[in-house]
Amino acid sequence: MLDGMQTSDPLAVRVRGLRKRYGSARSGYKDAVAGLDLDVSRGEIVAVLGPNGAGKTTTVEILEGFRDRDDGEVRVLGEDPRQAGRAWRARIGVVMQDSRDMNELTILEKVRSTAASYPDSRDPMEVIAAVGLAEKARARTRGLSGGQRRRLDVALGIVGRPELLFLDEPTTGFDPQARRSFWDLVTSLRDGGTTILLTTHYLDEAAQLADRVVVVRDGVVVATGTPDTLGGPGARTPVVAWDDGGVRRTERTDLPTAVVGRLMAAAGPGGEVPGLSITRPTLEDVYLSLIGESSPTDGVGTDNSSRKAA
Ligand SMILES: Nc1ncnc2c1ncn2[C@@H]1O[C@H](COP(=O)(O)OP(=O)(O)OP(=O)(O)O)[C@@H](O)[C@H]1O
Repeated sequence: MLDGMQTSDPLAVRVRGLRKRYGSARSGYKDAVAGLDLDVSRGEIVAVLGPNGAGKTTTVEILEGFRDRDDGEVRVLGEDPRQAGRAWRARIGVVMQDSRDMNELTILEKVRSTAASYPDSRDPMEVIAAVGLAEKARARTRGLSGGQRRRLDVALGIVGRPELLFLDEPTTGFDPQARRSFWDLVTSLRDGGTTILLTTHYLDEAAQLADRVVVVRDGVVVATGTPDTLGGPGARTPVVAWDDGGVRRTERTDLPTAVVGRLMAAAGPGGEVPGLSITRPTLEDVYLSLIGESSPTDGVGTDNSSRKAA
């Protein structure tokens, strides 16, 4: 476990009514963030989900102090990032979407030089091993693959032993094995007391890692909950589906066995119910319905309804 620091303030991030507008009178305005509220408790992993352009990166960059805001209240580790100084910056870790410059330095040199700028940094070799780059520690950063650069970004983000870690789409370009070990690393950081705010487009990543999921659309939060409760009590109601003379029928029900029993009775002794399936909507299905996209198991009420077979 990689240990972090703890203080008594229960909220690591508090955002109220955040607004950010891009553009000009001549080119037109775009409300990238349009009145967003967000709380992140200490020791929590929160995943921010949302379609491209929803305002996730803009929000995260405001929280990191890299972007100014037009309106709203923001507290990150008790301070307003707009005014916070170097001591505050040393308490946060940042892994941005774009890799930092890669050059003639080796991984070890780069992680060591970053570590040197923090008052209580982690051991560089320990961090390099934790992101799975131990064998590459003496390789030049210039020659790294996309996934290896991303791992190095993560190493640079955590070497300062941050209390709060921002991860903006951290596993883009990772192979499946690297993603699994990254998830273990993030969980171990959280277990050591680090608070983590992560943006991702991978729903399995959010389901695996997040204590809480926040869905952003058009610059506002449209839903929040644990990965299992997002969307409210009815969102995970099972769906029974079957074929009925070339038409796909579906029924959303808390009593799927009863529906199947009815279908079996209608099919008669030994009869098959064509194309029978029972599915429980996944986090991805719930997410897609929250952002207004169709999902494989949505669009059905408690009564029978039909749609064409896919
Ligand atoms: N520097 C900028 N100047 C003008 N418009 C911008 C700028 N940065 C972002 N935008 C616009 O603001 C909106 C929100 O962008 P943002 O990058 O915050 O979204 P996102 O949710 O992070 O998207 P993605 O999932 O694609 O990373 C988009 O419409 C984007 O085009």
